[in-house]
Amino acid sequence: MKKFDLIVIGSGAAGLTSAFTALGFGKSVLIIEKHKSGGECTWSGCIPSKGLINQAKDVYTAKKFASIEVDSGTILQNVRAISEGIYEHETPEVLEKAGAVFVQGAAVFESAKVIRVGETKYKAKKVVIATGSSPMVPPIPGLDTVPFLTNDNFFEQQQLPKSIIVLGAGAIGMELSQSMNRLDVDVTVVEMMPEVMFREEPEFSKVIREKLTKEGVHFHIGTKAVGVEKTANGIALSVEKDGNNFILEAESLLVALGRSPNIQGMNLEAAGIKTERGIVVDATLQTSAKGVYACGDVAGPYLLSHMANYQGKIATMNALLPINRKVNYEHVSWTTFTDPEFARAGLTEAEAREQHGDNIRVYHYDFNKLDRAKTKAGDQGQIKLITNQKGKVLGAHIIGERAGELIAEVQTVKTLGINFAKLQGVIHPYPTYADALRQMAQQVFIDNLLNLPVVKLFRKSK
Ligand SMILES: Cc1cc2nc3c(=O)[nH]c(=O)nc-3n(C[C@H](O)[C@H](O)[C@H](O)COP(=O)(O)OP(=O)(O)OC[C@H]3O[C@@H](n4cnc5c(N)ncnc54)[C@H](O)[C@@H]3O)c2cc1C
Ligand SMILES: NC(=O)c1ccc[n+]([C@@H]2O[C@H](COP(=O)([O-])OP(=O)(O)OC[C@H]3O[C@@H](n4cnc5c(N)ncnc54)[C@H](O)[C@@H]3O)[C@@H](O)[C@H]2O)c1
Repeated sequence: MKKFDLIVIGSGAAGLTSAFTALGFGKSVLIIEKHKSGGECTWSGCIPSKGLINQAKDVYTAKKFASIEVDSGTILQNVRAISEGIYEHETPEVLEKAGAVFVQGAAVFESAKVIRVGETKYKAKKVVIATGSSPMVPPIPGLDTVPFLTNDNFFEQQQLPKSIIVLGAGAIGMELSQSMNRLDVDVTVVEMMPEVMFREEPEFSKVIREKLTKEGVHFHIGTKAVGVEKTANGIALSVEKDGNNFILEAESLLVALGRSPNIQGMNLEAAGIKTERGIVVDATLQTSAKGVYACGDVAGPYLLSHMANYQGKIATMNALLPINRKVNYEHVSWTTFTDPEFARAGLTEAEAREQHGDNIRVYHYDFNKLDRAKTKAGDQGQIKLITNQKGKVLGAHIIGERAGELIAEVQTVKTLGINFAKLQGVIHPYPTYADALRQMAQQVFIDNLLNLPVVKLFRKSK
């Protein structure tokens, strides 16, 4: 039986980070991959969705100046070419050249340290499970009798449909709905929560829903899918809202209702690995089996590529080095790549009040004050910043052009524990979107001064 320092199961964002971290420490690494290295991010997640979003934005902008005929077949081909381009840097050949052994197949646990692929068994000192997640498909009556799309097959389509119902107004639903609508697909979104993107600041979620509605996407929020059947031209979805039932029809259906962890068929019990929703890990990302770690979507709680990278590194270092580093999710951050983008770092205002009571400050900034935004017609944006009473960032929410880049500046300040007020002394190029942060920092700086005991006393005595 071949022996390795580390076996990594899965070669998506989490597994690749784990493998490269271990190789960096000079360890022997076996990577086991069921499908294709790169995982969801490369083939059916971040990369193809952003490839589609970018092209849809180009088309949307061009349509303002000329009439454009959309060739969705070519656009989807371009999307697949973008994925192939990313894959070039993570093929089995590249991984083997870096020093890993790559085995194609599904990993099955024989015990905590012995893993089987087909008939071949491999032994490891330590194991990292990074098997990701799959689209969650709920038992909606009739769904198993109709063809439907998920992110797994969406980017494999030869053409976009003429019309589509998108189930779920989370990150996938919102990003793909806007893009498809911009590429001339008639899009109807069905969401059971009272607002789209329920994890975000509610007032910002409303802004993005209104923007997409203005572009032509139809929304049914607070609406539940209760049944689906095939029609001559596609599908008919029965929905229920406030006790009323009605039918929506379209050529196609996209299910984007969240994720299920990939834990099936791995015989995790043989290794004593406990599961609840996904694989249960402690703060060091170790599972209930000693020496077996899990990271990425299969462990959660944040199903994001950069969180998979973050966890992959920590899990692997804990597995291989005499340390026990704990994960810290205080500085989680993400961006939804709608247009405008929608970015978040840390707490919402409600979460901040829950943890800090009214001992917080909330700042609002509208892009109508920003010279850079004024140079582009209709450029809307808002920033909401939540700090503690000293000016340290607890949370930030940005909706607007380049929000994903802007949040990185806030995230840096927040993660490094720098007072947000300090940004007021940092020269920002003019005219940029980032200058909005400098302007906000000026207000935080003033409030910090006004909060000094000596200043308070002086103001009181006047
Ligand atoms: C449409 C869409 C857009 C997204 N956009 C973004 C974005 O913009 N930014 C962002 O941060 N995140 C985004 N995400 C989320 C991101 O793709 C995931 O969080 C990330 O890819 C998870 O990485 P992972 O390594 O945990 O899992 P995966 O990438 O799923 O990798 C798991 C790998 O394990 C393999 N595997 C599974 N079971 C076995 C087994 N038994 N044996 C061997 N191999 C196995 C699988 O084949 C797969 O290759 C998006 C997701 C979707 C669906
Ligand atoms: N830009 C990004 O970072 C990005 C983009 C896409 C996906 N992702 C990741 O992928 C994950 C999965 O995305 P997702 O959009 O599938 O999940 P999600 O959890 O973000 O959204 C699913 C939505 O479906 C709704 N829903 C659930 N059951 C329903 C039902 N029966 N009828 C109507 N609505 C229902 C939920 O209320 C929710 O709003 C996200 O959590 C995110 O972490 C990230």
